[in-house]
Amino acid sequence: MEGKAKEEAGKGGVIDTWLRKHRLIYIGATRHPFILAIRDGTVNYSSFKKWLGQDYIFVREFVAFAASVLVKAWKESDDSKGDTEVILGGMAGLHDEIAWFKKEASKWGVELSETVPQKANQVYCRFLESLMSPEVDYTVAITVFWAIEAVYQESFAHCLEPDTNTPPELQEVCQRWGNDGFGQYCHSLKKIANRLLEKASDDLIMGKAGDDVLKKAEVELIRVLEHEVEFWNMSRGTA
Ligand SMILES: Cc1ncc(CNC=O)c(N)n1
Repeated sequence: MEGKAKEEAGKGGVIDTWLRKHRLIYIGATRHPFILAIRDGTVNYSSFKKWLGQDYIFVREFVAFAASVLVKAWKESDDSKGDTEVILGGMAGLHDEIAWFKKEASKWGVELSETVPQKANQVYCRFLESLMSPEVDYTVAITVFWAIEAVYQESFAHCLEPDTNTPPELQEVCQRWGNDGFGQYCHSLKKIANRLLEKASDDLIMGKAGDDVLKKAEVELIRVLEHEVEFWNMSRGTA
């Protein structure tokens, strides 16, 4: 297992190995019927508005999670690689995003103060909260952080590809996560995660701790993908 993780790391990193291994669930999260409906212009606007209100609640929770990852980066790495700047940049983006959600909600007539978190959202938020604990390793937390951002990046970029029928009024929403800058940022997060996962894999070979971290990061990555599928399902009103 350790030898394999290491060997695969040479071919694009631990994350890509895991994405190949868990391909079906990854496709499930990034090519969900909700996203495909935006992409082909058949999206139901009541679903979209439901998603908007629910995602605002999620993003507020995600800010707290991002802050916890920032603290771990500051504590656990020497930061000569500049991890904290990448995370701080992500947090600055979240600041804009919250303002954007408020603007978008008023545009669509969604009353954010009256929006109550639905079951799938609550469950996802509790999951994030469990990962904010100081006990959770930085490697695990940054892997989760990357996965959450990457699902939105992949999903919404898919709606902006040529020859799609994404409605003009949803283009801006898709741009929010589908733009190149956000793609670059996700790539930076992925590089950090791969570096730390490879280090955990090396530690394992050297007989130091590392196995738990690798296993936990993989398990939590799959959980993120499952929560994302449930979140989309909830938005479509099928959960
Ligand atoms: C449910 C969910 N997953 C990922 C994101 C993207 N990260 C921050 O915006 C999001 N907004 N909502």
